[in-house]
Amino acid sequence: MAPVAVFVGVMGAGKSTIGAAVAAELGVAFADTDAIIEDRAGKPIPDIFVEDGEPAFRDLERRTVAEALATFDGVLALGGGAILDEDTRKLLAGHTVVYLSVELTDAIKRVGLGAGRPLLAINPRATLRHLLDQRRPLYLEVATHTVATDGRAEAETTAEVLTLLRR
Ligand SMILES: Nc1ncnc2c1ncn2[C@@H]1O[C@H](COP(=O)(O)OP(=O)(O)O)[C@@H](O)[C@H]1O
Ligand SMILES: O=C(O)C1=C[C@@H](OP(=O)(O)O)[C@@H](O)[C@H](O)C1
Ligand SMILES: [Mg+2]
Repeated sequence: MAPVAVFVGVMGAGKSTIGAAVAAELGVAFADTDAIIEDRAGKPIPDIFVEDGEPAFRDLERRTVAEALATFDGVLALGGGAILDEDTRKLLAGHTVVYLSVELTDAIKRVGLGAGRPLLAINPRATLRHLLDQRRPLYLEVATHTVATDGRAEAETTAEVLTLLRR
């Protein structure tokens, strides 16, 4: 069993939104590893970061992603930092992985003040710029498809992903 597609990309790329829209269009289930992690931890992601620390979150994330890749057959959205883990990147090999790319200007517009995203609590613009530079090569490494989302409406991005997946 394998997901129909796995969405990766930085915060604000649209993984959760576009992933759910693509799943609805395909008539398959949608799952977001961040939501699974929150369910399991019994608290929102910012609370996990503050109370347990980022390493505890990354550990939960690594295990949650590995389990979903092995057991889930719908559309799966990962959190933006999931690909930092080398084991996770290896596990993604062989899967259909859609990298939703976004540059700083649009990403900032979409995440606003970073509410709900603990890594953006301080200086969201500078942090996001750094994360984009650090992670872009990793997203490209795991991607089988890349879709640029800058300046595009959700419906356009969704349609392009569907075209790629149906090819
Ligand atoms: N072309 C687009 N593609 C993806 N998201 C878009 C687009 N245009 C606007 N958005 C908005 O950007 C936000 C992306 O947030 P989200 O899906 O949570 O991203 P992620 O899960 O990648 O952090 C949503 O509010 C969505 O409505
Ligand atoms: O980029 C990251 O390290 C993170 C991205 C978030 O998910 P989204 O990319 O869906 O916002 C969430 O997993 C957590 O706040 C950490
Ligand atoms: Mg998300």
